[in-house]
Amino acid sequence: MAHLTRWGIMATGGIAKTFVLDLLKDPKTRDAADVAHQVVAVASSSSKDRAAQFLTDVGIPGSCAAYASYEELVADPNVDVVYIATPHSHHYQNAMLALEAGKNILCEKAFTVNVAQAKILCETARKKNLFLMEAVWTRYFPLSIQVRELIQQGAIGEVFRVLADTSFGDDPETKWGLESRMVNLDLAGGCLLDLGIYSLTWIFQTLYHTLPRDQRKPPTVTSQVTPYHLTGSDESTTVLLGFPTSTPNNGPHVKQSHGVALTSMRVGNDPDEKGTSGPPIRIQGDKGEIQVFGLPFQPTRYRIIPKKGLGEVRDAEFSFPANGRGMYWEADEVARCLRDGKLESEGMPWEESLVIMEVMDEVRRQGGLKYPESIESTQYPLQL
Ligand SMILES: NC(=O)C1=CN([C@@H]2O[C@H](COP(=O)(O)OP(=O)(O)OC[C@H]3O[C@@H](n4cnc5c(N)ncnc54)[C@H](OP(=O)(O)O)[C@@H]3O)[C@@H](O)[C@H]2O)C=CC1
Ligand SMILES: O=C1OC[C@@H](O)[C@H](O)[C@H]1O
Repeated sequence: MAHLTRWGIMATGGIAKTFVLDLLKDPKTRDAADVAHQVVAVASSSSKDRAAQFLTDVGIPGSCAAYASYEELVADPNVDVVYIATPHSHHYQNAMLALEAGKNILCEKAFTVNVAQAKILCETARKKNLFLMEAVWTRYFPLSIQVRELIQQGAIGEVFRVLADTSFGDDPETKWGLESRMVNLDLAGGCLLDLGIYSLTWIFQTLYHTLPRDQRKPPTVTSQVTPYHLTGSDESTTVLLGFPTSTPNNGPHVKQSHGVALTSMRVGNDPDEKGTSGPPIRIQGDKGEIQVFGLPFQPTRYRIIPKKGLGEVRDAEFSFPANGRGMYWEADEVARCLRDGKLESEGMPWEESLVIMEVMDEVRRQGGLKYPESIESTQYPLQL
């Protein structure tokens, strides 16, 4: 029988809507007959009307509570897991609220504002025996899983370099102005936490996650940050990561893999939106290369190019069952983890979320990018 997971949705913004629409798709359409999802409660911090409007807009079938506060949501005994879909600045406070109320959590990326906050969330979840996962949905795409398996099988040999670019070439002044969560420092806006995390995801899931756990080593970090002149958040950030490859037989021959993570709101990785400028992700090994196409957070195709003489070029194309967005795959993972009594997901383990947050902290330190103390704080609840 399918294991039922009852979801509570915290916030009613853009991604909450997209996520719920995916939750409502029949899991059988994606061969996931072992899980079932139900949305049992939605909360808006703005008003009960807004929560009720969300239910209508999304078309949630059956009975679903509409709450005017996040406190009411986390107190609802019918909720198995809370999906946190608030701006980055609020994840820590919102997740602590849910954990303190005894709720499991799927929390949108970026996990928190800094690693100190993320560590406390993981410690609290462990202490309270609750499930916690950063919602890096791309990791659960069948495409991502296949790419990781290909690397582990040695399809392109040893991987020495990964280039990943998640950039939208918009005019930020016109598109985001001053207040939007994308650029607002008070909401921990900026391209690093919002988009750059996907470039880091590609680097980590290929150069780090593919290794046995005891061989995963944090990278060295070098970076450049360009501030957005209207708010001081980052509009373009480039990160160079150096991963030691620690095979015991290396001897004196020191090897390193390089990850280049690019992100920008002003120059795009696909300016004409037709893929003319090539793949946003290139994973390069000593026996060939894997290229990934489409949006870096929602890829649709990969191409494997063996080194000359080692085989033929092969393409693999992926679809989104039931016309979904692809967020249901991470939701299915949450359901299976809850069913199996796990506190964390193998695809996005706490330790890896923490190392990635550490990298982003270091990039911000090097670039002088600070958020207001009130949102960097680990104090809970925050005394404002
Ligand atoms: N996985 C993905 O593909 C995507 C993930 N995201 C992530 O999801 C999160 C939310 O992004 P998105 O949905 O685009 O943001 P929106 O601005 O569309 O929605 C955020 C919601 O958070 C709630 N909220 C609570 N406090 C505040 C506050 N002080 N200011 C603004 N909103 C507040 C509001 O809901 P209410 O009033 O109902 O409480 C608001 O509607 C971010 O972490 C972002 O990185 C975003 C887009 C895509
Ligand atoms: O996670 C995201 O993916 C899609 C982007 O458009 C959005 O800004 C970001 O939050």
